[in-house]
Amino acid sequence: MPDTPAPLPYLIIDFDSTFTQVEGLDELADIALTGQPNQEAVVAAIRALTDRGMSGELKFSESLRERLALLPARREHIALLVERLKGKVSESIRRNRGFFEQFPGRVYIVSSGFREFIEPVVAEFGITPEFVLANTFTFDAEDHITGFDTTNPLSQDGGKILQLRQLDLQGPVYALGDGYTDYQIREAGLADRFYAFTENVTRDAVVARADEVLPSFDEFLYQNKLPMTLSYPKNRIKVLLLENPDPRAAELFRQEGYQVDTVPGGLDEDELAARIEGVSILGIRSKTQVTAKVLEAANRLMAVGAFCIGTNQIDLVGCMQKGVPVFNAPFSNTRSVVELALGEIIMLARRIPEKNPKMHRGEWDKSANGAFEVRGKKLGIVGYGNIGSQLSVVAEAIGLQVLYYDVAEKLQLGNAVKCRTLDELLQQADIVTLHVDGRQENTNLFGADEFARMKPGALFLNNARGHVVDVSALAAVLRSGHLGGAAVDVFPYEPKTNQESFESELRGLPNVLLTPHIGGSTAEAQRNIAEFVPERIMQYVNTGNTQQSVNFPNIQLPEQQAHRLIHIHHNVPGVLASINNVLAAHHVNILGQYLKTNEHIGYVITDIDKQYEPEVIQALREVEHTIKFRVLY
Ligand SMILES: NC(=O)C1=CN([C@@H]2O[C@H](COP(=O)(O)OP(=O)(O)OC[C@H]3O[C@@H](n4cnc5c(N)ncnc54)[C@H](O)[C@@H]3O)[C@@H](O)[C@H]2O)C=CC1
Ligand SMILES: O=C(O)CCC(=O)C(=O)O
Repeated sequence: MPDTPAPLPYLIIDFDSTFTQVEGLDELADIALTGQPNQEAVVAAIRALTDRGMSGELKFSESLRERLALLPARREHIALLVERLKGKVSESIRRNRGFFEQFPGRVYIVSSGFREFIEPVVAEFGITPEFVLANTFTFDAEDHITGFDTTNPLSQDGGKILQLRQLDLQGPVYALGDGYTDYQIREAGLADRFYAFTENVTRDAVVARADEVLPSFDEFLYQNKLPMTLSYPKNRIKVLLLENPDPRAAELFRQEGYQVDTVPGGLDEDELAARIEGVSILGIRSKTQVTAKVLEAANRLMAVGAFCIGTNQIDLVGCMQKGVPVFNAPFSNTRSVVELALGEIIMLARRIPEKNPKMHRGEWDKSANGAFEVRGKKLGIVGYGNIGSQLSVVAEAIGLQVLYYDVAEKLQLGNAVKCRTLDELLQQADIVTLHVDGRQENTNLFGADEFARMKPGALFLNNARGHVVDVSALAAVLRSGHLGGAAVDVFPYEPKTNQESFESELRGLPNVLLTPHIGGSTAEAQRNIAEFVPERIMQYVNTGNTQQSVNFPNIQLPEQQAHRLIHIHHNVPGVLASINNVLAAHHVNILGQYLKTNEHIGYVITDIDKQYEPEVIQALREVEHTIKFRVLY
């Protein structure tokens, strides 16, 4: 835990849009006008006045007077407002409730809003009425709100300045808020620093004048070495997304409070090495190579997300040795690839790749030459994993007889027949489709020999990885007429962006369907991937859970108890004992401990009591063979 500076400066915190996510008066109008036809229009008018007042465009006193003139509220509406506001406390304030409780008497809520609704909301954070400085409503005999107490300094222009002068605080004062009136406290010399709070709203005029911009209250606590709920402010976590994953991914990361940068298309090794400094989370698809050189430049990398199935483009061992787990989306686009393969099989069997361009050129070529039904034909699936086995089921439904070959033992689905060798499959199949993974040993798995062993006139599909097939050998058997056609979605070299042209020997060959690596490019798959991968990564960041990481020992953790220590180390004997020796020497009580190792690394999670001396953290960082260490509070 960071050391607390003594004494803690006085904190002057604004209420509307800072302590809470919303403006109290806007919400009060919304409540008071529920069910009225003019609700939307009046609330919008009040909001506009609030905004003009907050950005300094309109005199504050005018903005307040005009808003109250529009407000048709009564005393009973205030109780409803309080309940609503309790549910709208800013996320980072809510999560750091413990901080407010720990420092009674140092935090003032100074607001141009109204005491009647502020007091009960901040009371839940241990802030008592004498530390709330705000306006007060006036009411008529029927409890209608009629206006505000005009003798209150906060109802006047420069009200916060007047109020701070009256307070006459001795010692450093920091002001936090989203509005111009908060900045004015600093301008008048009544605060030593002004922090523009942008978690809920960003006003350029206010940000421009701030000493610091705070995307969250965590950032304030972190900068000032004050006790906080998180070990690290989320707004400091930088995400770099390449190759256009669905925008939902960026949205989820932003919702979590991370900073997100996107680069359309891919980056080559040098470009990525130059961009990766300071990046905590890297998101890529199939093209970007995460190499040793890239990892060397990655000084803050916490996790890599492959927004796809294949992870052959990533140096998985290199990541592991750097303490970086990699997460992919192992089944989010499976069905999309299966549907594409099935469509391609039928298109090739009917020689559509030749007929379609002819029609576009005005040529009517009605003939049955070389066209056949797929019913009863033998489909040979090479690689019977998630995609291969799903294709097996769907293909049988349209009458194909399935043969498969896999290097691993696999559950045989439906009536599929297992082949003991690749040769056995090649000799029988009318259609051969590749669904192996992209491991290096699969480079040129299909070359001249394998094609020669296929039946004359057979069809060939590669939706797996480009380097798995010798493209020149494929082009030769298509030109010679030995194969009846091919569909290819993946290539040894693929253009980096849609602006780069596609070069291949396969271009222009008869009955060849070429697609630009779109096997998984459907709305459904991309949306699923864009949710699946960020969820895994955020779970890892927040809890240490490595479930479904492709390179890390998988640990699914129970709910965190008190503090959680996350320790990644080289897998050599004695590290766990060293960790526990440090804990024992500092009399730290262990509530739970979980360890998993693989041949390279060990991953230990230790939940400990809330009470511990800060030196224990440094001592754990210094344990020999540590790769990475972090604490979750
Ligand atoms: N075109 C596209 O857009 C897409 C392509 N893919 C590619 O498809 C591949 C397969 O995906 P999944 O089925 O989800 O993976 P998976 O890991 O479930 O299945 C791969 C299977 O291939 C087997 N295999 C590996 N090498 C082999 C070999 N030499 N001979 C026979 N079997 C072998 C494995 O034992 C495993 O059963 C991915 O790794 C990826 O490269 C995946 C999604 C989209
Ligand atoms: O859509 C992509 O970028 C890659 C799809 C793919 O090849 C995969 O999921 O492995």
